Amino acid sequence: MKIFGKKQKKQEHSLIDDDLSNSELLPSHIAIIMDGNGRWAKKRALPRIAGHHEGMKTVRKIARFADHIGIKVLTLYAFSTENWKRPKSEVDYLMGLPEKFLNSFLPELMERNIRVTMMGNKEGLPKHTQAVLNNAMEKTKNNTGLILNFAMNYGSRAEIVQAMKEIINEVNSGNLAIEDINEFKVNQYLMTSHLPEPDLLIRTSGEVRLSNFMLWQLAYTEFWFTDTLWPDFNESTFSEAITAYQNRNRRYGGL
Ligand SMILES: CCc1cc(N2CCCCCC2)n2ncc(-c3ccc(F)cc3)c2n1
Repeated sequence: MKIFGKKQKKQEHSLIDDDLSNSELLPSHIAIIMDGNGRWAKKRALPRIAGHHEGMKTVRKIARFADHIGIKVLTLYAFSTENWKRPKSEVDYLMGLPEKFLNSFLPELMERNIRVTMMGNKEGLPKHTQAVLNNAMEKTKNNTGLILNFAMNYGSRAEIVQAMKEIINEVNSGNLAIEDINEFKVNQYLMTSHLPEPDLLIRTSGEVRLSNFMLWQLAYTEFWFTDTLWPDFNESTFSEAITAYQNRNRRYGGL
């Protein structure tokens, strides 16, 4: 397993060659569009929900690894506003995954000082899903380690429209002057106001599109695409993406 850059724990020896280990930092914020779960199941003649369950195990694996190597924020696109169009049985299963994940993993998240946050329209989720999310976010809110940020019932265009409405209301109520509206001010009204912008976006399963994900926030982000299906994604694939990011940054450093 490759160990990265300057930020790995002191006791670990860097296993990557010198010109990388000294030159580029780890990406602070990595965002992942976790695609390919249905295809993974279909290849094995399993029901689609088997792919989602396996994908949840990959979330746990990658969260542990991201925590281990010192990533600051990991944003995971778990459910888009378009996903409501899927069969009810599949949506019902998906809405049960946060509980499955947190019931078994919340104690470890606490031990690892990991903070759980979410972005999206929480009110549109089933009450039982909201309850487990609220509990996990409350229990972990003072943790200062990795931020595990789940995008659920999230759509970027809806997020931007909502921000515009709130900014217009502030201007109309005299709390905000037009000349004070700039990119920094817009950031404050987005669901990611508590996060730095992503340094690296990963999308699995060979799809090469953004699917209405963080359209504003990804303006300066490095994109890395892989044919690997999300359930097959592992520490090695994750390391490959980070090394690709570090190589790009090295070249952009004007060498
Ligand atoms: C709400 C849909 C959904 C789908 C899903 N999949 C299915 C599709 C993508 C692949 C990963 C597995 N996961 N995996 C973890 C969560 C999760 C969400 C919030 C939280 F606080 C803890 C865990 C999750 N949520």
